[in-house]
Amino acid sequence: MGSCKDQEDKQVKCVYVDGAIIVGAGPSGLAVSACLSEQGVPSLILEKSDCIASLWQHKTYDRLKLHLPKQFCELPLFGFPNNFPKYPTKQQFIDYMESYASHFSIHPKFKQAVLKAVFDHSSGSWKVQTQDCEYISKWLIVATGENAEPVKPEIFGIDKFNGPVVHTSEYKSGSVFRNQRVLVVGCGNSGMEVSLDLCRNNAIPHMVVRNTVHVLPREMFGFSTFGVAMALLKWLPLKLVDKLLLLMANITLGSTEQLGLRRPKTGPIELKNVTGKTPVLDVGALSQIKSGKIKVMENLKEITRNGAKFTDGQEKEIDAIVLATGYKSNVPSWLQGCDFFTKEGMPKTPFPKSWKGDCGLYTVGFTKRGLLGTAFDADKIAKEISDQWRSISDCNKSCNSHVILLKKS
Ligand SMILES: Cc1cc2nc3c(=O)[nH]c(=O)nc-3n(C[C@H](O)[C@H](O)[C@H](O)COP(=O)(O)OP(=O)(O)OC[C@H]3O[C@@H](n4cnc5c(N)ncnc54)[C@H](O)[C@@H]3O)c2cc1C
Ligand SMILES: NC(=O)C1=CN([C@@H]2O[C@H](COP(=O)(O)OP(=O)(O)OC[C@H]3O[C@@H](n4cnc5c(N)ncnc54)[C@H](OP(=O)(O)O)[C@@H]3O)[C@@H](O)[C@H]2O)C=CC1
Ligand SMILES: O=C(O)C(=O)Cc1c[nH]c2ccccc12
Repeated sequence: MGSCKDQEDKQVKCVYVDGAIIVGAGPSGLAVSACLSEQGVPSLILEKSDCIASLWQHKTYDRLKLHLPKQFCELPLFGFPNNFPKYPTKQQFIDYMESYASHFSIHPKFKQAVLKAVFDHSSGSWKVQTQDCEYISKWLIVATGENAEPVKPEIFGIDKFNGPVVHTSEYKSGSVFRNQRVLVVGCGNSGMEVSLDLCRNNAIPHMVVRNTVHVLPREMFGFSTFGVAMALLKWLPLKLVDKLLLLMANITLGSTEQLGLRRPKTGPIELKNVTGKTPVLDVGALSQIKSGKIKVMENLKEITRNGAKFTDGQEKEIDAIVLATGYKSNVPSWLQGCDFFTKEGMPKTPFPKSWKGDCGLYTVGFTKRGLLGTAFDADKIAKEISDQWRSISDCNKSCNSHVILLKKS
């Protein structure tokens, strides 16, 4: 059991959690908490923000919709309402998360940023430090996500730029960029969708494409591309499925090469499985590229006071920059003394074995497979912890509360 005698003076209080500690109240944290609860195992979620699904509530743009059909974005045990459309909006997804949390009576502790977590071998428990409390438990479930921090690459000259520079996690709507020339750095789903949103608000996006990229239609002949891929994968080998997807993409979208969007040699699903790089599922950006409203630019050479220089020698005046350069995990900044994660904060063993570490450490939502991966992890973790839970002493289970205050301030 956890003990508080070695606490530092600044420590305010110390709490023993009889059950699992989950770090992060995004879809992954909620899903694993629900699955544990279904198995009769209590848990406590520590969330640094002030709400559930903070990525969705605070760090996404207004026009965002799920780009996979809802049946592929459902959390375990409690699905989307029937009246939701095939591709729910961001607000509908948030509403679903809220009702999911209330259905399972999940009450995260908000404004608890986990600053440090370490396994204490002498007590056989995890010590999890937030800004004002230490939490102790046998099980630590990491649910802080693959998108915990924005990636903001160093771009030569960007500090001299006169206009605003925002990351897509801060971008809400193109309405503030009306009639402005906006440099969008990056051409993943965020870069494409922000460029489209800028177009729809009469801004002039210039999108930097430094590498190859797979663009697929969101739907093929009325069926979601993702659904088609999943169905074909049940019968056909991956490489053949990729060939068929690319064939159908060429029929529906035409060749993307002439538009400056070269395709990788590896097929879209194989690339997603191997590297995690998500294919762009087109929701309209491609036709704006074809019509010249979104301008595709080569890689950046440098940013100047009021413009950008590109590797092909072009120069453009620009008014604002949107960094659509992706996200990264933050696990290495707080999880200590454990070699389960790479220095990039991803599990060293990939899906489907990424959910389980040593000494009661688990991870949910680090599969590079979106919410489907989350559902898989949550189910596995809950089954395993509940087996352990059932085999430990009845003393634990007879307590009225699963959160026990060991030391006050
Ligand atoms: C714009 C966008 C659209 C997406 N659309 C889809 C989609 O349509 N379908 C799909 O399957 N996937 C999609 N994804 C992938 C996305 O990662 C998942 O949808 C989902 O949000 C992942 O859930 P998560 O709980 O693992 O991570 P997150 O949603 O990022 O939640 C992690 C939580 O942990 C908290 N946290 C982080 N660090 C700490 C700490 N140190 N202490 C305490 N709390 C902490 C965060 O505040 C956050 O609330 C999208 C991602 C983005 C960025
Ligand atoms: N509607 C939806 O459901 C949406 C889903 N998402 C999801 O969110 C996740 C994150 O997507 P996203 O934010 O697009 O991030 P990604 O990591 O997918 O894409 C980042 C992009 O930025 C480029 N980039 C990075 N650094 C630089 C640089 N220094 N110079 C030029 N280009 C650079 C990358 O190029 P390179 O490939 O060369 O590294 C890549 O094109 C994905 O899983 C995505 O599917 C995002 C938006 C909408
Ligand atoms: O939207 C995302 O980021 C996802 O990761 C969802 C997803 C999982 N597997 C995929 C394969 C192709 C396109 C999107 C996804």
